[in-house]
Amino acid sequence: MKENQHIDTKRLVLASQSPRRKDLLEEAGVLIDIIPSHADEILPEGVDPASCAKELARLKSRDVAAAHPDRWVLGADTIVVVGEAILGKPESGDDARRMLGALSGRAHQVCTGFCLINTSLEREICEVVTTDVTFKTLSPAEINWYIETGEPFDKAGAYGIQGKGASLVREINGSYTNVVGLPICEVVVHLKAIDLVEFR
Ligand SMILES: Cc1cn([C@H]2C[C@H](O)[C@@H](COP(=O)(O)OP(=O)(O)OP(=O)(O)O)O2)c(=O)[nH]c1=O
Repeated sequence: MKENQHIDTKRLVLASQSPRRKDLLEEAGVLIDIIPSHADEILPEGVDPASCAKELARLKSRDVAAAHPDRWVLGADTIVVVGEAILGKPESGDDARRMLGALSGRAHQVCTGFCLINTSLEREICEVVTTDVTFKTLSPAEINWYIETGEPFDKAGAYGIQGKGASLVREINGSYTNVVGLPICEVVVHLKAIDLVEFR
């Protein structure tokens, strides 16, 4: 039992159902156990978009950390910000059409908040990273084609830069993995400091 506990402390709990976050962490050599959060993702009021992403990440991480006080838990949240609007995941095809229309031919920001929590150690490390992305101008036919691929539906802003959505993106400035859902460079700096990355 003691031996298992030792192994557990070397494994990160990922409080996320996102396959992208899992892949990014595993490729970086992080051992993970996946325990998705069921916290309600309600945007906090009166705070800027970047802080929203950080607070939602904190909410997800705390939700799972409460049940696993002896483990390091990582939660994350990605939002797309265009003008004054914050875009989460589309609820329908029409919602995806509205979001892609708003992004067409414009620059926007992708903010990913992440939060590492260890309840027993009373430690909480939360950050947010922002990436600038510019879309080409999309025709109605292109928007329809992209919605029909099904790709928009589990992604903030209704697109995935790592998939067919790559052809919609004209320019990116900042962390690519941040757009995909987790700024792996920044996260690994912290994971290394708490001894949760192998071979480094
Ligand atoms: C902009 C963009 C977002 N996304 C994804 C990353 C996130 O998984 C998702 C935003 O939703 P999130 O609420 O951040 O995450 P999630 O619901 O997928 O998972 P969980 O809450 O369990 O952690 O959008 C891409 O995969 N590619 C992109 O280019």
